[in-house]
Amino acid sequence: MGGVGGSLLDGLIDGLVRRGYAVAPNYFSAALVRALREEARYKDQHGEFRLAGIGRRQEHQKDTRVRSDRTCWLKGDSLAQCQLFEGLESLRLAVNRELFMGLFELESHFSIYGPGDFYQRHVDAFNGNNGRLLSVVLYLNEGWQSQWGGRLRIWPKANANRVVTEVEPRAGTLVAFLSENIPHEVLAATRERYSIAGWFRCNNTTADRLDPAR
Ligand SMILES: O=C(O)CCC(=O)C(=O)O
Ligand SMILES: [Fe+2]
Repeated sequence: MGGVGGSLLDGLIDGLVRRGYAVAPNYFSAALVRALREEARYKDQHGEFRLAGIGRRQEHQKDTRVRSDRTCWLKGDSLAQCQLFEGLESLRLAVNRELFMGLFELESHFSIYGPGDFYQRHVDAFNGNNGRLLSVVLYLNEGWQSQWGGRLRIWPKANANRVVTEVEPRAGTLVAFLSENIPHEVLAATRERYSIAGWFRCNNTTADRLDPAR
């Protein structure tokens, strides 16, 4: 498994430093990814997924013109989730050490994009509105075929016109990028597309106010 200080983690950090984003195939083991996928499928079958929202709290709205996936928040209530969090904790510590980012806590959800679902070009945070500093996405799709689509498009900076990279949602691939700087888009697929999206946030807690994570 990656995220324990090996060369996969080094490569990821290097990409973040140089470009603000990084793509690491096979970052997590096939067994862990399979367990997470099974968990997502089970939760979906038991009605635990909801149509995704955009914005936070009062502004929270469901706008299927912007995104049409469904999501389920991770609560750390399985062995697989704990193993995932352990790997991501190593990433958090390394990013704080190498990039001085002050990543504090992680919020994350499973996403399922059904055939035809998409998420239009967006950034995950602007002007520190939600405290999100670093975004991570882990794909859970074994045997994914290019012709099924579902790629993640990445632009290098806010107003860029030209796409710099497209990532196929293959099982075990981890993508990380700076939440405020990197526009991205999820293209529609012809098959169900499973992933986990997570955000490391800064500490917005003050003495009399516990900042809610969502
Ligand atoms: O699933 C992906 O490839 C990215 C998802 C995303 O951009 C998000 O949930 O904010
Ligand atoms: Fe996003």
